[in-house]
Amino acid sequence: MTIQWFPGHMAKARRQVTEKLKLVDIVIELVDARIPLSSRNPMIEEIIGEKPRLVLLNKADMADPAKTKQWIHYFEEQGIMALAVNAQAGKGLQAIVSGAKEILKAKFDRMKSRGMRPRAIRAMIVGIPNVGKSTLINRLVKKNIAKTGNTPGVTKAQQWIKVGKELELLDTPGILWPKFEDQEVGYKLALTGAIKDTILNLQDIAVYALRFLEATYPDRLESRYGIKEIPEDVVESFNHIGARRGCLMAGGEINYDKTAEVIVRDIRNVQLGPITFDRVEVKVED
Ligand SMILES: Nc1nc2c(ncn2[C@@H]2O[C@H](COP(=O)(O)OP(=O)(O)OP(=O)(O)O)[C@@H](O)[C@H]2O)c(=O)[nH]1
Repeated sequence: MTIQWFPGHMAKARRQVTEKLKLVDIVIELVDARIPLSSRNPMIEEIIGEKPRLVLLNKADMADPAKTKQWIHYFEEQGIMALAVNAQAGKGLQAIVSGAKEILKAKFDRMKSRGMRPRAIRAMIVGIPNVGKSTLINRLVKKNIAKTGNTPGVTKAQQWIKVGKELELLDTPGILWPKFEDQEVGYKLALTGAIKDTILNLQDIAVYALRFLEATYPDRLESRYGIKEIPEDVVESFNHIGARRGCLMAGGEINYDKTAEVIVRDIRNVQLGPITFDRVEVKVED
């Protein structure tokens, strides 16, 4: 489901996350491994403040593995632990608990030294729509668990999900809005299914995709569509791909909307292989 974000929505989402933040030790921030920056909420730091955070690069199966490694490194350089996961297949989930424990070690050691009874780590999942929050929660439930119940003394209404003995999750994730601050981010969000096609022009999304592929994965462009380059006049590429894929109108001319749809669908269905759209910002040493 795609949410149309209005200022009122954003304020409400923010309020809800801020409220729940008080109940947890750590925030598990889900981002899309294909667009680790474009799928982040622009105000995440401001919203969660000093609360410890674990970043999960989800849908790692759809992202370029070499780029995922670089992205993990990118977060690490900022002092943020990041892990690659595939919530759908249940891959990489064990590391979530051990990662959270590592991040919170000092806090829990302190609690212990003050004689407090050991307890499970309390966490909440946040992320933009469609990033895989529900899938992850369901997976964690199936994999490890136990039961859903109230944790007394925290808040009665709040449902907690136990993940083994060491982790408890709030059952409803925090939904945050994506960045969407420029057109390129919009195209990336559309190509990864985070926003509806109808928000942007489908042909524009397809043109962006073709130019991106030409610059980044030219070999895949060739093996899927039989073209190496996207000429200045992109209509030529549409004619070629449209003809090849049978996107024709009744009169036999190329149907450009259909062609655009085929390209976008191919990318979303990983027909061109795993792709990472966000470029890792490499630090330049001076
Ligand atoms: N390939 C792949 N697909 C995934 C993965 N995780 C989730 N998905 C798919 O992504 C889509 C969205 O997942 P959800 O769990 O509904 O995402 P959400 O963040 O809860 O979405 P909202 O309810 O809109 O906020 C579903 O079709 C999932 O099957 C993953 O790791 N790999």
